Amino acid sequence: MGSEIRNVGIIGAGQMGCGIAQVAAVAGHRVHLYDLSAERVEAALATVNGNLARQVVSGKITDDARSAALALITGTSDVNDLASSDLVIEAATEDEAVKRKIYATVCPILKPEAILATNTSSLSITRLASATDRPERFMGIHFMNPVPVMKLVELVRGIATDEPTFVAAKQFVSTLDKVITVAEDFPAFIVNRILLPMINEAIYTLYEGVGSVDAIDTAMKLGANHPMGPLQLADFIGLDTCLSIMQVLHEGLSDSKYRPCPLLVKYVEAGWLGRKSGRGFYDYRGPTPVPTR
Ligand SMILES: CC(=O)CC(=O)SCCNC(=O)CCNC(=O)[C@H](O)C(C)(C)COP(=O)(O)OP(=O)(O)OC[C@H]1O[C@@H](n2cnc3c(N)ncnc32)[C@H](O)[C@@H]1OP(=O)(O)O
Ligand SMILES: NC(=O)C1=CN([C@@H]2O[C@H](COP(=O)(O)OP(=O)(O)OC[C@H]3O[C@@H](n4cnc5c(N)ncnc54)[C@H](OP(=O)(O)O)[C@@H]3O)[C@@H](O)[C@H]2O)C=CC1
Repeated sequence: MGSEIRNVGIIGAGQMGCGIAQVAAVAGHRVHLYDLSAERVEAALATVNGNLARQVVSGKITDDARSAALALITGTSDVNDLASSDLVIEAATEDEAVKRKIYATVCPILKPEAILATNTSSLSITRLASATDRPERFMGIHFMNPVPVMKLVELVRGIATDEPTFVAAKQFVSTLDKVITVAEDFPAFIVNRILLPMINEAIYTLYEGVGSVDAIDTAMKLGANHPMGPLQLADFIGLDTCLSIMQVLHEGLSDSKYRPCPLLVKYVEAGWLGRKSGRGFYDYRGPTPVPTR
């Protein structure tokens, strides 16, 4: 069944949607990348183009492979263009209401046999599946950011996911040169169950004045060999996404140790969402990022 996945639809042309489109096209899949606004779609295609061009410069792919991949990606703001998809991966904002609304719109358009997957970082696959017309052909395919670089993909079955769907997802991911881990359907799965409390703790460390942004990130980069400091990583993921994941952990596991740091809440309320909005724990509007605390 996995070999039947040729046409891939992607919903949400943000940082994850772009990355998934890129790796799927490089692997030879036909991709439709959908978002609500034509401007967002255009910006996404420019991002993919830029990333592929960098990979040519660093010798990871040839220029012919870059052109071939680009030719396989069609950007669209018309959801009906997803009708030919064998697999649709929803990578829209980490908000259950948004995702439910998307499924209500997209399910009637899809082929009955099409698989619908979500790239959610934290939400219950079983609950999201119940908002679709195909819980047995619904599951989590969770890529890591940046998608073209990170090797891991977490696969998560909901209670209703059937075996052919799981096998097809595994085969699809294996075409992308990624490594799979399987996680059970618990809040935030494996990576974010471990990573996000660490990031949240770094924000508490800042909130309580234990260290500055620079001190905390330097400490974890040089003291624990992390490739990015936790506050830099929070900005990279997106502070709205980080907050949403902590809320899912807090509510889903009913344990106060997952309480989102009030400073994280404040940043999100201010619209300081990290790199994607130009400001978070760092200000990205100048030539180099400047700590905001
Ligand atoms: C929230 C969730 O649900 C789950 C998650 O994803 S959690 C987040 C998981 N991700 C991480 O933890 C990332 C941690 N950071 C890192 O691993 C590294 O800092 C990094 C790979 C992002 C960058 O590495 P670096 O060595 O500092 O930078 P750099 O040398 O510029 O980049 C290395 C490669 O990554 C590529 N890259 C960097 N950022 C990129 C991006 N945003 N998109 C695409 N490619 C990117 C670069 O082009 C470069 O590729 P080439 O070798 O082909 O030139
Ligand atoms: N950031 C990360 O590190 C990771 C994120 N994820 C998950 O991937 C998903 C996307 O995250 P990310 O790419 O970072 O988020 P972004 O904010 O970068 O992108 C989300 C995109 O979805 C669009 N969108 C919102 N509503 C709709 C809709 N109804 N129909 C179509 N598109 C819509 C947004 O448009 P607009 O901006 O106009 O609202 C935006 O373009 C989330 O579920 C997140 O948890 C998974 C792994 C890592």
